Amino acid sequence: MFDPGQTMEGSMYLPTSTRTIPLDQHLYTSPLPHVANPPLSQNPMHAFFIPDDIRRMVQARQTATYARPPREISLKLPDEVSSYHNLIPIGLAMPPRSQVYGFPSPIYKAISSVDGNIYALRRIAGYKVTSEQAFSTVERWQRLRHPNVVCLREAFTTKVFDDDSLVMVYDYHPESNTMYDEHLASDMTNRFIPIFPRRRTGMPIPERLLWSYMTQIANALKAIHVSNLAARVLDPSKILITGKNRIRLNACGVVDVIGQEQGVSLAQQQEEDLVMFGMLILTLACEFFTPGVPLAAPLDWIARHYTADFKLFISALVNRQLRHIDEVIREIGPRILNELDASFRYNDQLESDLGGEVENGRLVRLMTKLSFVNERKEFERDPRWSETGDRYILKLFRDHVFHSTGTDGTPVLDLSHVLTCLNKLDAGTEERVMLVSRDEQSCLVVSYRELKACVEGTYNELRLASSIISNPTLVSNTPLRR
Ligand SMILES: Nc1ncnc2c1ncn2[C@@H]1O[C@H](COP(=O)(O)OP(=O)(O)OP(=O)(O)O)[C@@H](O)[C@H]1O
Repeated sequence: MFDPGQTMEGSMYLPTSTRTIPLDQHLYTSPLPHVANPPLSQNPMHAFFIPDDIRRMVQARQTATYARPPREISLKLPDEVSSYHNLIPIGLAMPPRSQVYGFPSPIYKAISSVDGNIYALRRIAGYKVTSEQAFSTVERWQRLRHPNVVCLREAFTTKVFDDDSLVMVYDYHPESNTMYDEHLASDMTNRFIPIFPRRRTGMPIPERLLWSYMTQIANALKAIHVSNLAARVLDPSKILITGKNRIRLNACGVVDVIGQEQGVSLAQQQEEDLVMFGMLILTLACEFFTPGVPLAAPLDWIARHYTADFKLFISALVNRQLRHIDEVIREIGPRILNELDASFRYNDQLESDLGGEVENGRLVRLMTKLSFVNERKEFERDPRWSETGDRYILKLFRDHVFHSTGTDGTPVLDLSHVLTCLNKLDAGTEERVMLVSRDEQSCLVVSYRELKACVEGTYNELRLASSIISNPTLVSNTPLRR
């Protein structure tokens, strides 16, 4: 217990002994209790490898990042736009006029020659910027880094598309979807042909999800307003869903460049943001709402399908009763804690999955060391180096782990056998293993501790030689990092 009478020196922590007990690493560490025993209401998931859904998500993002159209399709795009090359359209190469900007606004994935990263280039095709003043807010947008805002990197004009184009460069979020496509578009809907109304098929969006969106949008608006900016567009097509229930305001700053309004103060624009916020949620919550129609009927519909709190909040927004983002955040209040809970839980889960991958990473390092040694053609002018001494033992061990066969000669592909052997090797246990040569003429019984010493010794031999060749003055005695 903390004793206020004690001085700093008296309470300073000093280790009583420098001796540490080595980890028994031939076993996978079991998940920590707060993750391993969640209440039944939460989905318990821990597995040997990273969970399938996370792996699928990561792989889909990687695939989207490197995806290219087939070679035979000619994109007719410039080779280079400013410092960006390898442009690939996301969606239509030349979409119709955007309902938000009034100009076609294709998006391209492109690689930056400056840092080699991939960015999303939003082109406002056919728009001529007439004054430098139009870019006055760009710097402030560039400085805004927020988890619920797609970051603007730069903006410039160009004629390389054979027209006047404005290009705004944003962080690229692979496999993202717009809120419109996720919730409002249906197979029957074609938003570019106005005779089809915007309709969502299926069930109303659950209130819990809408509160989550509202919390994230309010969070983004707070950061935007504090930076002396205004979102100015809160359209479902300009909100990206970049992960599970994770949203980001997209295309920020475009309207500041192309839609400069005279005589509208920043405070008025920020107030307008709050009304647009209410309209956006109304659009998501009420199937038949379209901006411009009287609000009584949609609000009445919401009162029948959602809680009273929810209806009151939306109606306060659209009726301008909440005039400052801080008032909005105060109104959302406890719902923010729900969001925080969910976020912490997800974080715990990811950390637990990461723990499993750390274990797997340990084995990859071990297999890498083994592979450096096994079957090496020649070392120190000895063509039989990898076939003799400690290396021969490691060769037999490799065969024991990876090349064992059943009694009828069929290959044994048993992952748990591989993982068990490698983990025991990594831990250097006293357990003994019998290694038999392929021709069955020699047989060795060695402990994993001895095998581990063989791996470390031979690997260090190679490492030392490689560091001397690359830097003859360096003779490293640094111990192997695990
Ligand atoms: N920063 C980004 N990273 C990755 N993909 C993006 C990014 N911004 C937009 N996209 C993708 O580009 C596509 C088109 O986005 P856009 O904002 O033009 O929507 P839209 O529905 O075509 O709207 P509009 O009618 O204004 O053209 C969407 O599928 C969206 O997911």
